[in-house]
Amino acid sequence: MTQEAPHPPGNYGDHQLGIYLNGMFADRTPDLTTDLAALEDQARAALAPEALGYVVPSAGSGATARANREAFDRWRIVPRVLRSGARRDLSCEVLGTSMPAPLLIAPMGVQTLAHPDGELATVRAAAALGVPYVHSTQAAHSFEQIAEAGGDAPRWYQLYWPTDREVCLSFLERAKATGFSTLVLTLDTPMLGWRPADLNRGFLPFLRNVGIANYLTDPAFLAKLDKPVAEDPGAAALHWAKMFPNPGLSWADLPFLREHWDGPILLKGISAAEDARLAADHGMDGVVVSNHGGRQVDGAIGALDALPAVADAVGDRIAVLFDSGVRTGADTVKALALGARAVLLGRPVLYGLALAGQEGVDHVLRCLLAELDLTLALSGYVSHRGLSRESLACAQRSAP
Ligand SMILES: Cc1cc2nc3c(=O)[nH]c(=O)nc-3n(C[C@H](O)[C@H](O)[C@H](O)COP(=O)(O)O)c2cc1C
Ligand SMILES: O=C(O)C(=O)c1ccccc1
Repeated sequence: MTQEAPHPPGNYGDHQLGIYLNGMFADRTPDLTTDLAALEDQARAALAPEALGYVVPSAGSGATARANREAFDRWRIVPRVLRSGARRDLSCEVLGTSMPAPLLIAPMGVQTLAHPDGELATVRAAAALGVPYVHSTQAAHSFEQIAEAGGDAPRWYQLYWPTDREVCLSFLERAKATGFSTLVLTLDTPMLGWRPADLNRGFLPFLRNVGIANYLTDPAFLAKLDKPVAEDPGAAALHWAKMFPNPGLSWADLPFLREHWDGPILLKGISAAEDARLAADHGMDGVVVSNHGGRQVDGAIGALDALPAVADAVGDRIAVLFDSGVRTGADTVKALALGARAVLLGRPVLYGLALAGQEGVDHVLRCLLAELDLTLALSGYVSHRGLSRESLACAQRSAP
């Protein structure tokens, strides 16, 4: 996408004054908390038990999700002063996509679990701000529906590579035809991690035909079914269950993607510097350092702990993006300072969605952009481009 990213006339941080003025002159306070780290608590009450179990928890004992947060807590920002920061510019371009700030919406499937409008609400909120939306293969809405709702705004496509190559090719063709510019191949989920909250309920939305909209609208997928979906929905879901797990994928498969995708390709779910090097050696355009928000390997390295080594290994060759545990503007600053070109926002988007649909996602994005802008300004930066490891210090451990 080449369109200019929308940018406010002032700074994103001006949202803060708007909230105070609303409180003063209109006696209005925000419906949702502005403390994005606390949004999860508010959202818990809005989510049905099965949806809550799917969205909020992580794999196994939850150790990886905890490690994600602990990694952020080990870094502190070192603010600078007197550096003329009246006007900030957060805009940037990542692999040819212009964005108002180094922020994208992480690919997340089955968003109708959070709100009946699902991905349509998310993509509309993202499009209004120009924040790129990444469409999951496991979405509850199809490529075509997302394209219609998202209009000209930037959008990327996240591929779960099905074992059926015809379906894979058809997904790539449809994504191209509907204006998705960039491909994100997720590699940390060739099959589902061990997720006790879902297992205890015996709940997997896809087996109930929720979150397989891309498949159920796909000619190559439908051609493999013996009966129309309406006649035998269970068979369609089981057919999905057969082609989704793909643990046989290897580096040798990547040329196939290059052959069938014209735009940039990123590999998502990278934790090891050596895998990032292999990605660059295999001609990939970028990696997303991520552990899927702790939803896959229990006991994995915190994503932010993995970031510096990946940035050192390939940061000058390919784009390094980051997600897993980002909740606040300060988190974003830390990830950017440690070498990420941009961050992807995960669960907080779904919490906003659950609480207030499109408006809730808009709230989350505006708050994050404002907090990012203010954190940068208060730390002495007019742009995230000025950040480096020098911007941070390791937190001192308190004496035992
Ligand atoms: C409910 C849910 C569904 C997700 N679905 C996908 C998906 O379909 N594809 C994908 O690559 N990542 C998926 N993810 C992972 C996110 O892209 C991202 O890596 C993760 O949410 C980041 O962690 P955080 O939510 O703790 O910030 C999903 C995450 C959640 C919470
Ligand atoms: O829930 C997820 O994190 C996810 O990405 C996924 C995708 C397909 C099947 C199961 C889980």
